[in-house]
Amino acid sequence: MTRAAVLGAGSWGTAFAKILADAGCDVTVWARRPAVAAAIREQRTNPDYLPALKLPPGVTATTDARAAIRGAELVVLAVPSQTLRGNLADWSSAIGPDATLISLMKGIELGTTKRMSQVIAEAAHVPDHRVVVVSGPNLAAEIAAEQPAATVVACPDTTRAEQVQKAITTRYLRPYTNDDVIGCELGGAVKNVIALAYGMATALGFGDNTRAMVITRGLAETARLGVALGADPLTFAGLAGLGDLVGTCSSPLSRNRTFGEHLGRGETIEQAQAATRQTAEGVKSCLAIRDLAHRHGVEMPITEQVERVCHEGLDPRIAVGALMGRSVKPE
Ligand SMILES: NC(=O)C1=CN([C@@H]2O[C@H](COP(=O)(O)OP(=O)(O)OC[C@H]3O[C@@H](n4cnc5c(N)ncnc54)[C@H](O)[C@@H]3O)[C@@H](O)[C@H]2O)C=CC1
Ligand SMILES: O=C(CO)COP(=O)(O)O
Repeated sequence: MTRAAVLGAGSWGTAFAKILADAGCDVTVWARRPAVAAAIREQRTNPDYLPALKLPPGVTATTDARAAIRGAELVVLAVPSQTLRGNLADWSSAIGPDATLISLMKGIELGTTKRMSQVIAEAAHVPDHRVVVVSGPNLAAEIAAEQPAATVVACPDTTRAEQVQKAITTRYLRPYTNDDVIGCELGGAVKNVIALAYGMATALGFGDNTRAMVITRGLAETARLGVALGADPLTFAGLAGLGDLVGTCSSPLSRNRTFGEHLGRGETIEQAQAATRQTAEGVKSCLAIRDLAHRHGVEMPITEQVERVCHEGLDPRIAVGALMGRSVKPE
């Protein structure tokens, strides 16, 4: 039986532990808080994040990350993007020499502007081909309820991607492999920023024309950046691109969209943070994505305005004016 460690007991880490166990793995979840580890172990629930989920018997939990990692063939990383490097500094020496590291995170690191698989390879001292990215339209609560979904398993090493694909195939999750790691990771990180814009547009009372514009032009700027970084443009038409963007923007379950709605109602970033609490990756990653775009000479007007609303206190209505007032151009 494959042994897996899931590091992070938030929404996605917990739902992913269920997937792995349902697919036949023996899973240990690392939770920061003893109460969460105890609830998973003793009641098979994680009441703070997914109260309706009853975890299968193949899942246990601990607060000792290194004990969870030791002997695991699959090491799944499900912590906030901006804490990942620090977490790996504590954990990496416990990772086995041939373990596969799986990234669930959808963010870009502040300061370095690195993708999560790059941070993992660096901080855990492993080659790129041992890092597998899982990304797609995968709202944790829907997966936990076993609603049919699909995802992408991306890795430069096809054999390793296929191993992970097999380890997470269940009757409710259909994973596809892909070797375009850059495209899959950018699709996941940038859609969070576009979902913030979508949430703002929704709260400002705009209808479906506006929202379709945000999704479509959001995808255009995601693909522009992706291609500049070496991604395959077709990836952005797939599950990790358009799929995740549409899924996240359309869903009231999305933390990024919800965060954007708070900002669109005129709340400050602190008020929005206090109201939402869980990780809305786009709020921090928009800074790194904007920096990446500047460095590569790529125009990302929606990202630019989201960054100004989140970090410079710009009124979202002024941001709309700035976007609509840009010079006209060919599609
Ligand atoms: N929730 C979802 O539906 C999905 C989330 N993701 C991505 O998965 C990643 C994790 O997100 P969620 O599980 O949803 O977040 P979450 O907010 O539900 O949970 C985050 C977890 O990280 C822990 N944490 C917070 N600060 C930490 C630190 N300094 N060190 C270590 N652990 C810390 C929290 O205790 C919590 O267990 C994000 O990058 C997100 O974009 C991807 C697909 C679906
Ligand atoms: O990535 C997700 C779904 O694929 C979850 O989106 P949020 O982080 O906005 O909730």
